[in-house]
Amino acid sequence: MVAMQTLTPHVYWAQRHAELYLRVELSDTKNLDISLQENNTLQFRAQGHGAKGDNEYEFSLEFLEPVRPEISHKSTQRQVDIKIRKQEERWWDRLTLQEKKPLFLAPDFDRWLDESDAEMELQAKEEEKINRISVESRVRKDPYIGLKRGYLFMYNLVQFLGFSWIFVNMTVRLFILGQDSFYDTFHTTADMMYFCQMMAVLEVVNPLLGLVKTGFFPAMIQVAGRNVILFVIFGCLEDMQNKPVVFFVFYLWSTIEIFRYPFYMLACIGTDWKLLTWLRYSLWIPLYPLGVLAEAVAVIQSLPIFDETRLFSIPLPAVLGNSISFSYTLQLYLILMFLGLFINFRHLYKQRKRRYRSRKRKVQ
Ligand SMILES: CCCCCCCCCCCCC/C=C/C(=O)SCCNC(=O)CCNC(=O)[C@H](O)C(C)(C)COP(=O)(O)OP(=O)(O)OC[C@H]1O[C@@H](n2cnc3c(N)ncnc32)[C@H](O)[C@@H]1OP(=O)(O)O
Repeated sequence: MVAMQTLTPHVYWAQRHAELYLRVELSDTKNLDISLQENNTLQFRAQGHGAKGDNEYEFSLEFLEPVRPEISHKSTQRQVDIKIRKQEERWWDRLTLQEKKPLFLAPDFDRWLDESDAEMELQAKEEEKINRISVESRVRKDPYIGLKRGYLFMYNLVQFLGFSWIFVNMTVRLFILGQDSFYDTFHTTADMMYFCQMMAVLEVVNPLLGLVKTGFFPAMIQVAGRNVILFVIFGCLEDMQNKPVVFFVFYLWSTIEIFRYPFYMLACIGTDWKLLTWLRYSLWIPLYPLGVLAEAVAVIQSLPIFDETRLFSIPLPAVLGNSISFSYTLQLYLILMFLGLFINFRHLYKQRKRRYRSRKRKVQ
């Protein structure tokens, strides 16, 4: 039997503010003995396969500054990884007390960071920890989160089904009847549109109750704006109900909603489909101005009807004349509509920018 000689393995090192990492190039190690001597020196001894074949290998390193006695290590088929905690968290100029670097020791470039990079890594870890804690505490603080998500999911599902029904109904009729379908859109779809728009009042209530992060004001403009058109202009004037403008208004409303509500449904279960998100945050760019234009046409077409029928006109004392036609209120409303368009267009533009900015940051 040949007696084994004692040799020194290749050792690679790197540090962070709080830790030291050593990688010992020895495979298939046996009889591993790693200890910290009283003079702050690491003693390593093991049998294994290193640069000089199967042998006993050993080395010792006296550290530059005190380290903690607990040493953790992990031996894999290829190497032994050792982790040592520094007594004080600070950056060391070198690893060993002796100034001249031992020949077997070299930097571990796989792990190597200079001081500023290590600080940034530390900062990123801190931020991640703070974020995790704040998310966990938010979740822990709200015992009704499941109930809220369930309610929002159901609300969005019902709206999605309602608007899909309207959209599909109108599309099928358009294919079968062509332009003739423009004239009876109201009679075939109004009930469902009434239902969806009445439900949409919850869209104003939800942000008030803190259930969604939507701004109250944009939601109010949206819901109130549509309800004026649906309930006042179309609902109260029979003469408006068979006009083609109803088709365009309903079609534009339902086109955006068949993408917006499924997007919210997925958000409720923490899922995100790229194409759907893109459609939710892009389709409004052409649809919103077109929708408001169609609504403006409806308002303008209704003015002579209100003048003629005197519906909702405000009675005046005999000396001032008969009454003020509701058409004057609607003319004022026309101005408000374009103001509302501007406010919501800006809001949706910001939401789009925020969504794509935060996604980009997550990818980096
Ligand atoms: C007398 C009355 C006077 C009133 C004056 C009114 C003047 C009116 C003029 C304007 C008329 C408008 C008429 C409308 C016409 C049309 O609709 S035309 C068709 C095209 N339309 C659109 O594209 C608009 C669609 N509508 C919307 O987008 C919204 O209603 C909105 C309020 C305008 C904007 O949505 P908002 O919720 O603020 O943005 P999001 O980014 O989607 O959501 C923010 C976060 O909240 C979460 N969330 C919101 N709702 C829900 C929900 N129901 N369920 C689950 N989650 C929800 C959402 O996921 C976002 O979360 P984060 O991603 O985590 O931020």
